[in-house]
Amino acid sequence: KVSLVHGAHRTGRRTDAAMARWRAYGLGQFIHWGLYSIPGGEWDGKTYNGAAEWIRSWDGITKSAYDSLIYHFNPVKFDATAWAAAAQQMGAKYVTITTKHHDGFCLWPSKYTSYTVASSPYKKDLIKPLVDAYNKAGIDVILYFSIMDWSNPDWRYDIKTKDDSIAFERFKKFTRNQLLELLERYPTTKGLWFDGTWDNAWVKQAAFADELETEMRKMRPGLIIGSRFRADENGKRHFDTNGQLMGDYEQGWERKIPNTITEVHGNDWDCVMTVPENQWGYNAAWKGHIKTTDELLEMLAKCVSLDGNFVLNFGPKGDGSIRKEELSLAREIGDWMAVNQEAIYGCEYAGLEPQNWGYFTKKTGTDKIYMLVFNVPVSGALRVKLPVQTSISKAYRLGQPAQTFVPEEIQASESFIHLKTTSEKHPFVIVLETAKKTENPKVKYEKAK
Ligand SMILES: COc1ccc([C@@H]2N[C@@H](C)[C@@H](O)[C@H]2O)cc1
Repeated sequence: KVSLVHGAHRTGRRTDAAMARWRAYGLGQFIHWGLYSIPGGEWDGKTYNGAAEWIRSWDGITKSAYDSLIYHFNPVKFDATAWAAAAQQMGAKYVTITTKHHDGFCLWPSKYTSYTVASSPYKKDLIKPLVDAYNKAGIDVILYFSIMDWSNPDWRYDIKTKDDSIAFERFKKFTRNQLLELLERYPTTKGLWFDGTWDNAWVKQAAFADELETEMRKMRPGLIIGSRFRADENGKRHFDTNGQLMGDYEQGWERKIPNTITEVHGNDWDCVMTVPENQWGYNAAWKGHIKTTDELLEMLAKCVSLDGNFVLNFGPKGDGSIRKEELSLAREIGDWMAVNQEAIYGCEYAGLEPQNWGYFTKKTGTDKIYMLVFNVPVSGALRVKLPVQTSISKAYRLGQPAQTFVPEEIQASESFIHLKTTSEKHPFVIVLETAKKTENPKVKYEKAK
């Protein structure tokens, strides 16, 4: 262990109520929306292959042409209530919304730059109606904020000269001002999801970022900040020089999911996932592998089974409407959650040996185990290995309690659940009520003598 001033300030998980609420979410929605949503990955009739929200950085597009998109941003179809209703039906317990992506366009009328919705034909704040509508639908809001800001002339990728450091000092003040402004304007928001923090100039700001994080936490007790915000004084990101997690949860699982519990090191974490292979902002082409509802449900189940939250991304169009493919995915996920949400919300890693048929989750604070079945074996026999001295007192299909199962014990703490049919078309859940085997009463009586 080396002594660090700006490393992790807490080891192990947060134990407060605000973090327990975050830990219980299970399913979240990500929204990437901004000027990049207008071109949707196309420019002058050409389709580009990169992620649509990065179009400003691609060759063949002049920066000034992109920046002029601000004069065309007028999302007349934007309906915060409808967005929140779709998220609520899907079963999302929180939403992470882009307040400012790398291009620097602010969806709120920031006082610290003119590159905001206030300078667009739309004029009005977009974040407040979203926060209000989602909160009204019982959904918490986390604000996505990109430190990297291509619109700000003081932004630097690295600090090489005196001029660089003078400019970057201005940039740091600007960044702090915007973050405090967001916390002041949207007091019900639960956290900040930082991005654009990998370049050297920011990585060198360990002391500044550490102080800013402390200041924001003081301003908003319970505030949740992930591991991507700041580096330690040795430039170490996500995990400090001593291997301790920075921030409150690991933010590294972007478009990927851990395979084993050891990979999560006992930390909280979220996985943020795109529906296409790699498109966050609206992408008109919608090409390549588009994940199906069952694939997305399996990702959700896998994340929760390994102590994480699954955050599915939506990319609304420049006009404020949500594309029909995303709405139908949300609807189908919601239909599944309506029956099976008990196996997702407030659930955690069950501590059982993984099996090929799917994933175990456990209701936090109980001995209730859920079997989320995605891969029905041709045998129809689902193997379950419980901790020693644990037995299954009841087994039934979630949503159909009359459909019970009598486990076949094949050896101590190992059973088969025999499915009645192997022709299920969609994922389903079996609930296992388990109990610790009490000692044999005879033995107890003898002891009493
Ligand atoms: C250098 O590679 C990337 C990849 C994705 C990102 C951004 N993070 C995601 C959450 C999206 O916002 C994507 O634009 C940034 C840099």
